[in-house]
Amino acid sequence: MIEVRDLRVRYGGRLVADVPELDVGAGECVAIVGESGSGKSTTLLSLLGLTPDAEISGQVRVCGVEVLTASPRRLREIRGARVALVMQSPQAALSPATRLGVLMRRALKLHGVGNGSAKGSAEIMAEAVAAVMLDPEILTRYPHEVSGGQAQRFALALAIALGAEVILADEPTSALDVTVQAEVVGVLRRLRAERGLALLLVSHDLALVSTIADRVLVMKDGAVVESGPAARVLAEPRHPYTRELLEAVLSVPGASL
Ligand SMILES: Nc1ncnc2c1ncn2[C@@H]1O[C@H](COP(=O)(O)OP(=O)(O)OP(=O)(O)O)[C@@H](O)[C@H]1O
Repeated sequence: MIEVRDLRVRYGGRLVADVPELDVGAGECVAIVGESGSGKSTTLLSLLGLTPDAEISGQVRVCGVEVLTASPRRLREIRGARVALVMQSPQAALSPATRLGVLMRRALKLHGVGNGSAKGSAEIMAEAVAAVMLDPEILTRYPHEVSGGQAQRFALALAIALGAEVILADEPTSALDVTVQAEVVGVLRRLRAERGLALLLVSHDLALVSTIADRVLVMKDGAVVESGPAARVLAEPRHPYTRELLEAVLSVPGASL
């Protein structure tokens, strides 16, 4: 679903992301970890061609589309529908005066999902909301009437309704409290296992990463300093920077991975 080779992203001549290889297949989860400013979000956004001010080179193929050379029309085929971008605080991106159900119906129409029929759309919406374990009543609410966790699950429901094959999630649980984080992670795991979604997760939360990722890329100052199976990287980190990241987590009283 995602194949990246020799991706280099520069802003004003400064190399901010250098990713030799990144692959995410259907049903897989890969996490990018690293401190603030290490190039994680830039890497994620470049997969949808969303780094307009950057100089960018390499090969980025997402759902069969060569992103770096694709026409705007080809990019629109993957943005929003086949590839969903889930950010830290989805509420900010939701139109405040529009009920969630109306918002979802409009998105379906915009992307030509549900054949434009009210019945088709209603069925798709009901199924998507159930897939993320939300009560259908949520569709009658306005964005400010739902909690952060519900808003994040709604964002995932929207992705499901639009037929997403890939989810790019940038710190999807950082704005949530711990119990709600667990719910969102539970939903992500289900979507991946039951629907074969490919999941690329950007996170500084190594505890989250250890519960969901198959593979991990560790970034520092734009470079990938270590990558490999999550279990190996987290249990036997080879790079001193990965060890530092892990030690920072484990030094918090009561923390474990
Ligand atoms: N549009 C832009 N113009 C110029 N520089 C940018 C732009 N976007 C990002 N950068 C720079 O690129 C570097 C990497 O930023 P990026 O947001 O990818 O890091 P990150 O690892 O995701 O950090 P965080 O966890 O804080 O989001 C930073 O130095 C940032 O200042």
